[in-house]
Amino acid sequence: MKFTKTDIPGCFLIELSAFRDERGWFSRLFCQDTFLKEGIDFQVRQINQSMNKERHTFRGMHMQRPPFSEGKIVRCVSGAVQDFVLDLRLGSPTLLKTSSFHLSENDEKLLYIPKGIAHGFLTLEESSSLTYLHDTNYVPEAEFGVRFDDPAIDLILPYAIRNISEKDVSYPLLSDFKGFKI
Ligand SMILES: Cc1cn([C@H]2C[C@H](O)[C@@H](COP(=O)(O)OP(=O)(O)O[C@H]3O[C@H](C)C(=O)[C@H](O)[C@H]3O)O2)c(=O)[nH]c1=O
Repeated sequence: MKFTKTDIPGCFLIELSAFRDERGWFSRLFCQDTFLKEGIDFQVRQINQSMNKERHTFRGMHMQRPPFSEGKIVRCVSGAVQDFVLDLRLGSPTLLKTSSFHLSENDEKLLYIPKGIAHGFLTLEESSSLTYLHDTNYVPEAEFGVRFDDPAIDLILPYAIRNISEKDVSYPLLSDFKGFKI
């Protein structure tokens, strides 16, 4: 596994090392010790999957408020997505900044998203699925969301959204948001 810093401190792209032969490939998707060696103590509490039928479906931007903030490891297991992270950490030099990554089933990459960072994605192909490892259990009361088009953030979509939940278009705007203490 090769960890590469991103422009959001604490968020890493991780390249997997696949074992290839004439049958195909085999790859380790997660290793607690390897993450620990990179200074990331990630203990899996929940694993989720998101399947999206159509291209240009948007989910996000989601996180859980403290004290239920969650770290996530995201892998695109089918299709392709433009993945987005949004820094909502109090005092972060990149507070309210977004970063974007192309993830696909063929690029053998993981994205590590630390606590205090909201996550979302726009599908680029039909039948695009993401698997998420979470280090915190789901707590409905702690859900927090940011609208993709909130003027307080700099999220730029490569394509217009064709499919989004009512919940994801209804979050209140972030006006005068100072960040969550993580
Ligand atoms: C996350 C979660 C959700 N749920 C329930 C809550 C809703 O009734 C239903 C769908 O949840 P939600 O609308 O939040 O699903 P997405 O819109 O795909 O949100 C997810 O995708 C974005 C991009 C993320 O990064 C979040 O981890 C995750 O919330 O599953 C559960 O029962 N357990 C869970 O762990």
